[in-house]
Amino acid sequence: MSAAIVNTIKQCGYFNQGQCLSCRHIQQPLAQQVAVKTQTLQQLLAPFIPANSVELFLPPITGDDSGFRNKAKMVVLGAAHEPVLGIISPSGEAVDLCDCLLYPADMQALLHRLTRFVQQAGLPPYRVDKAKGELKFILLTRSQVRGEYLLRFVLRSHNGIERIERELPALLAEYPQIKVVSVNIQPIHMAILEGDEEIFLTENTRLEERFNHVPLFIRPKSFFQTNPQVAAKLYQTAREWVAEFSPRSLWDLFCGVGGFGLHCASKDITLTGIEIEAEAIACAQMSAQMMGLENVSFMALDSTDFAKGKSAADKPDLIIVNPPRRGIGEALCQSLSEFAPKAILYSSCNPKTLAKDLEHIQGYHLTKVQLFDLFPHTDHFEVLAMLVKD
Ligand SMILES: C[S@@+](CC[C@H](N)C(=O)[O-])C[C@H]1O[C@@H](n2cnc3c(N)ncnc32)[C@H](O)[C@@H]1O
Ligand code: SF4
Repeated sequence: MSAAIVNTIKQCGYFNQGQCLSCRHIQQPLAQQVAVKTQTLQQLLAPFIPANSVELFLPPITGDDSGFRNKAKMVVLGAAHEPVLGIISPSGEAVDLCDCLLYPADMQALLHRLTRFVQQAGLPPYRVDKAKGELKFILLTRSQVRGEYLLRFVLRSHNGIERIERELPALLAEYPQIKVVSVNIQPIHMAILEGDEEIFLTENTRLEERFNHVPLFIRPKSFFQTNPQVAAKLYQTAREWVAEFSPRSLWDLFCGVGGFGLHCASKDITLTGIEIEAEAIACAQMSAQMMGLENVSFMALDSTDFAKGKSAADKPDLIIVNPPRRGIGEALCQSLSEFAPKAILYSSCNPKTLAKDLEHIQGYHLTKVQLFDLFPHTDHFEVLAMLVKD
């Protein structure tokens, strides 16, 4: 890696030198990036917006342009005596990204310490070209509430575990804020990030986070928002929009660890959360327990299957959906249209699939749309859209 890298957020040296191109728009001011995103969103949703109703688009919500990211996915490169945590550049060189300014300063410092950890442990980085070595990735997640960490080592086999265990006490003594450490075994010679087997090296298995006083938990394999500052505003907005309908019953589909549902829940609301990943459901259940919520049921199921198994008599007052990039799909759109709740709150990370789904949700109209800039410097963003029964 070149020594003289100018690393300010508007001048990311890695980007300028073509070493990391992840932030395509980093050279544009954030306000300009958001203006372009807003235009894209308005164009995609134009078919669903009645004439003269642009006021339906509320002002976009933005956050910091650096230090906002809580998760680092580092490829481990180089050699055991000289490891590099980062990425392979487009030209094929190993690039150390410990100083990437998307991470808070304390996280950057810990990434440097982890580079030394790998060296001291003598863990050979996995070489994709030779199918040799042990350590594939280091995954680090930070909680904003207390600046604590979940640290994961992705290994090819069990061989490296002993070396990690040998060095771990010194690391944990120096960094008591590392609360959860695990090893994931990914034996397949492919660029997939993680395997099925997770071995915890600490007693703690989940990291506590807190958004707007709502306790949430981060587990190795459960989805968690990567921009806590803007995600907290997203959940808070959802809470306010939902409250306007005073629902007595609520479904949170694709609920993950429960962020939306738990923000909107109260002792008087019956909440049902549905999510495919069992570990995320266990986290949501723990949060509900901590909040003293009793009328809550979180289940590990496919959202479309869950909805298909329900009759119109079971319909809740309001349904929240927050699907992956592919959207909710035609079958679920049809079920939602048939249930006909008072309102549907759709949080989407892909406005193209949102627009497609809106074509298939019958009997509803948009009343509010807001853009949340969860992914600065990229083309991506989150949209919160409120649909009300005609
Ligand atoms: C964009 S994330 C949203 C998670 C959560 N709502 C939040 O705020 O963090 C989408 C979630 O949908 C889950 N998921 C994917 N396919 C699913 C399916 N068919 N049924 C239910 N959940 C699914 C994923 O595991 C992931 O947790
Ligand atoms: S991810 Fe980090 S290093 Fe890469 S372009 Fe963005 S700011 Fe620069």
